[in-house]
Amino acid sequence: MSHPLLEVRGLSIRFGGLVAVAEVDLTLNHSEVVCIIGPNGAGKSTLFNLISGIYRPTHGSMKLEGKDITGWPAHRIAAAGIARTFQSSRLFNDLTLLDNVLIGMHTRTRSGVFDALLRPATARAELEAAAVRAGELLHAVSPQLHARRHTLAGALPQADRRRLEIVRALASEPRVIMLDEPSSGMDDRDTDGLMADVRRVMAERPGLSFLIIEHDMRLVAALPDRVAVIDYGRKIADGDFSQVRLMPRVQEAYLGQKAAHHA
Ligand SMILES: Nc1ncnc2c1ncn2[C@@H]1O[C@H](COP(=O)(O)OP(=O)(O)OP(=O)(O)O)[C@@H](O)[C@H]1O
Repeated sequence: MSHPLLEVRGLSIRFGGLVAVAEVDLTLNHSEVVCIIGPNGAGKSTLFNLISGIYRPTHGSMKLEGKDITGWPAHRIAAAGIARTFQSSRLFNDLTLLDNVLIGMHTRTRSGVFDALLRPATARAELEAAAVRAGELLHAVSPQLHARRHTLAGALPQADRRRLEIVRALASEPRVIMLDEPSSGMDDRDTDGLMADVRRVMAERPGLSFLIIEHDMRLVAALPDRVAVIDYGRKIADGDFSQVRLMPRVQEAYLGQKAAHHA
């Protein structure tokens, strides 16, 4: 029997008296895009931090293709095939685009510091091969980014920074990519470009799946196969967006947020 790509069961974390994520079940299948939506402070980023191993769950389990990864540290979860981006950019501004992608490959390159000292020729050959792969990856996602591969990441506009972060996540050859609000700060044109990038990347990599936290309902309506709604740490709905958006609980969660904003 084949396992789902990612299977989260009863995932919970408590910070003192606050249960930030409460008994969340979530399944991500192969070649699937799932959006996580919910009001501000609902627990979406905390759920990402749990899945990527930044936080250790108080309860619950996580499986990647049937293998139990509960409680694994972040570096081991990344090496197992779960890559992510953050709400705020984590690019190295003083490095070139190509070097930023190369850094994303570190979980897949074998040479370490000792190889560089003891077997410099082997380490150099591996680095050169990785640089070629990084260039190819940049080109595959965006010929425009590839044309600028030797410029510093700090010079990129916001939309290109987000694209570069996706390329960097891809460099680790992941099975799951988690994007935390990838369209934030983008206009409609850039968001359309982002959706096209995700679709293209998925078409080129059978089996790869995306888990995306989003607030832009235009993207949420158009891109994912499924939408999971989080409110007060709990999952209150999971399914097709056209159905989920009509559910009274979901509407109440968003209306509650609007009321709070207008208070
Ligand atoms: N390390 C922490 N210690 C204590 N409380 C935390 C911690 N991280 C998150 N929280 C709390 O957990 C709750 C969920 O926060 P989280 O950032 O996950 O929400 P979110 O759904 O991602 O919100 P947004 O859409 O605004 O980014 C909030 O009440 C937040 O203050």
